[in-house]
Parts: sequence; C-alpha cells; structure tokens
Amino acid sequence: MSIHVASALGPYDVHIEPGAVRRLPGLLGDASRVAVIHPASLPSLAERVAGLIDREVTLIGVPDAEAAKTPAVLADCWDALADAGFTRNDLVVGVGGGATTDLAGFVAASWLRGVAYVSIPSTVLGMVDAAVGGKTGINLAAGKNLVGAFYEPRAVLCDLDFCRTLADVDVASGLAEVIKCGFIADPEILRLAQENLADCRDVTGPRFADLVTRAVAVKARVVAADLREATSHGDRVGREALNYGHTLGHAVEKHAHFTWRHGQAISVGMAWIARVSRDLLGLDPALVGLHDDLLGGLGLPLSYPASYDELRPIMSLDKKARGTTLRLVGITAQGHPAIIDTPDEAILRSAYDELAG
Ligand SMILES: NC(=O)c1ccc[n+]([C@@H]2O[C@H](COP(=O)([O-])OP(=O)(O)OC[C@H]3O[C@@H](n4cnc5c(N)ncnc54)[C@H](O)[C@@H]3O)[C@@H](O)[C@H]2O)c1
Ligand SMILES: O=C(O)C(=O)C[C@@H](O)[C@H](O)[C@H](O)COP(=O)(O)O
Ligand SMILES: [Zn+2]
Repeated sequence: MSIHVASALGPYDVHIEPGAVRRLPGLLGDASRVAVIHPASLPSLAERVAGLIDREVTLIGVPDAEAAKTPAVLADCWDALADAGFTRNDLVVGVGGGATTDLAGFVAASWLRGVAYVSIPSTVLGMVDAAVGGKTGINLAAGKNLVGAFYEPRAVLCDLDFCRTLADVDVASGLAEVIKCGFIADPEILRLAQENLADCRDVTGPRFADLVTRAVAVKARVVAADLREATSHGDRVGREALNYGHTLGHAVEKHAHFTWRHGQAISVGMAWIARVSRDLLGLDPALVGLHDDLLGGLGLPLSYPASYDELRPIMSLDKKARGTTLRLVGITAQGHPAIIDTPDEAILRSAYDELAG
C-alpha cells in the first residue's frame, strides 16, 4: 500500500508493506555517495540497508533514541559528510526510530542547504508519524525539537517486517500516535482499537497494518493542507491538530530527561488535554473515558509523578505558544480539534491533579 503526500515543498510517497526497504535502489537517482544514518546499537538495520546500495556508502552510527537529537551529534554527522566529500547530488538515508529519522532529516536539510533524503523508519512511531510530514530537528537543553526545519523526503519506506523486533513498549508508544489520529480525525481507528486492543499490538496482523495505514493517511492529509503549521484559527485547525497531547507530553519528556518514550509522554498529555477539553470545550465525558480505556489498555501511562508546578514552566517553550500565553490543541468532539487560546490556569491545574488522583 502506498500513500501519496501532496506536499507543497515536494510530493512523495509513503510505502507501507513488508519488505518495503527493497524499494531503496530505485530511489537513489544520480547519487554517487549515500550516507546511512542509523542507531549504532542496531547494526543489523544499517547492514540491511547498506546491502541494497550499489554506490559509495558511508555508515554513520549515532547514539540510540533521544541521545541522537543533539547539536553535538548533528555536528558529528556533518563532519562525517565532509570527510566523505558529500556533494549536492548525493543522498542521505535515515534508518531507525523517530529520533534517528528526525536527526537524519535535519542533516539532509542542512548539508549544503539541502540534499536528497530517504526515510526508512524502523519503529511504529516512526512509520505512523515521525518520518512523514517533513518535520526534522533536534532537541536543546532548553526543550524538545527546538531547532529544525521543514524538509521533505524523496520517499518514506515503512517496512512492516522491521516492527517484529520491537519491544512491547515501543509498539505501544507508536500506537499512542495512532490513537491520537483517531481522536483528532479518523473514527475508524477508534473503532478498530475498541473492538480488539490485543490485536492492535500484533505487528504481524492485518489490524495493525490497517491502523498504520490509516494513521499515515491522516498525517498525509493534514500536512498536505498545512505543511508549515500556519493556518489554525479557532475551530479551523490545521497541522497543529497533530500536536494533540503534545504540550504536556513534551514537558513530561523533558522533565523525565528523555527516559520516557515519546508515546508514553503524549499518552499522559492526551489524558490531560481530554479533561481540559471536557472542562473548556464541552467534550463528552464518555470520550474522556475512552482515552483512558484505549491508552491504559495499551499499557500506556495516564499520569506522571511530578507536580503541575514542575511541568508548567516547561510548557511555555511549546511552539504553539504565542508571547506569554499557552495555546493548546483540544477537541470539542471526536474528529473536531479546536485551539484553546489563553486557557484558564486553574482548569489546567485541576485537570492535571485529576490524573494524579
Ligand atoms: N518529526 C515528526 O513529525 C515526529 C512525529 C512524532 C515523533 N517524533 C519524534 O520521534 C521520536 C520518537 O520516535 P520513536 O518512538 O521511534 O523513538 P526512538 O527513535 O527513540 O526509538 C525507540 C527505540 O526503538 C529502538 N528501535 C528502533 N528500531 C527498532 C527495531 N526495528 N527493532 C528493535 N528496536 C528498534 C531504538 O533503538 C530505540 O531504543 C521523538 O524524538 C519524537 O519527538 C517526530
Ligand atoms: O507532525 C506534526 O506536526 C506533529 O505535531 C506530530 C507530533 O506527533 C510530533 O511529535 C512532532 O515532532 C511534534 O512537533 P513539535 O513541532 O511540537 O516539536
Ligand atoms: Zn508526537
């Protein structure tokens, strides 16, 4: 199955199938050299990819997970490209989880002001979210994803076979973003999850493949309409809808020093924003309960062991904030995102305390 992303920066396809990585040779174009950026701890991924490339290959192993998304690692990657004599017709491949593809995409976006990029996500989260839509970047000590660029890949290869080796926590983490797509857009995702949550976690099964495809379809549709996240007003929400659960979620990730998986953190963020949406947007309490049932049922956390006061200052660095006020993405009903501007702090706090309770 292939999903087309009709991006204004450059359209491309997301291929979702077992064995998708075998499409790589057909995507190399006139590149003389290919750099494969991968987690050093997963050499088999790099070998699988490098074995498909009939050009000069530079393997760039980077630290695992969020430890890859730093200015120092970014600079190391630039140095490796310089050593390899990487020119404008050469190509970067990112293979790994969302952290690796966020970094690799930014390396491609910044080297010589932009060289071709192919993204090969190897986690559920990378496939359904991080590798699609052109957001690339790194973290700073001050917060999550604070430096980056919108930069589209030439193609995204979601090889479902790669999911077979994932830890349970990483399957659940990716499914958190899938459930997000259900609440902001596609009701069938919620129906499939409600019907059989255990099946959703079986990465070899048809329900899992359906969920991945549906989430990619949601993301493709949203980013094609608003790549640069610039069109939200009131209840007409563009790309910012994909940030549902992320204002608190990113603060949790930073507070936990990136020891929590992204999907775990945004699970807490979604449980919170659902309650905020109930209190400020009139969201049906039954849908709040559905957040808890689905996320909790997948083994994802619904609370975080820190006070609201510890997390609130971190939330101010959220990219949706303007001036000194927070802007949040809530939902008024399933499939209806809405911007919550200058929210009442007392409500944000009481919703958070409800989670902890
Ligand atoms: N750019 C975007 O639009 C976007 C969207 C969502 C999330 N993100 C970012 O993505 C990151 C989270 O992605 P993630 O959850 O994939 O995290 P990750 O990259 O940290 O990977 C999670 C773990 O999975 C392991 N792993 C990767 N592939 C594997 C495989 N095939 N088999 C076994 N283990 C494997 C990794 O080594 C790592 O330990 C965060 O940095 C988040 O901010 C970006
Ligand atoms: O693609 C988007 O837009 C998203 O918001 C998707 C999120 O799931 C993702 O975590 C993204 O990296 C968040 O971006 P940020 O701009 O809030 O850092
Ligand atoms: Zn996310």
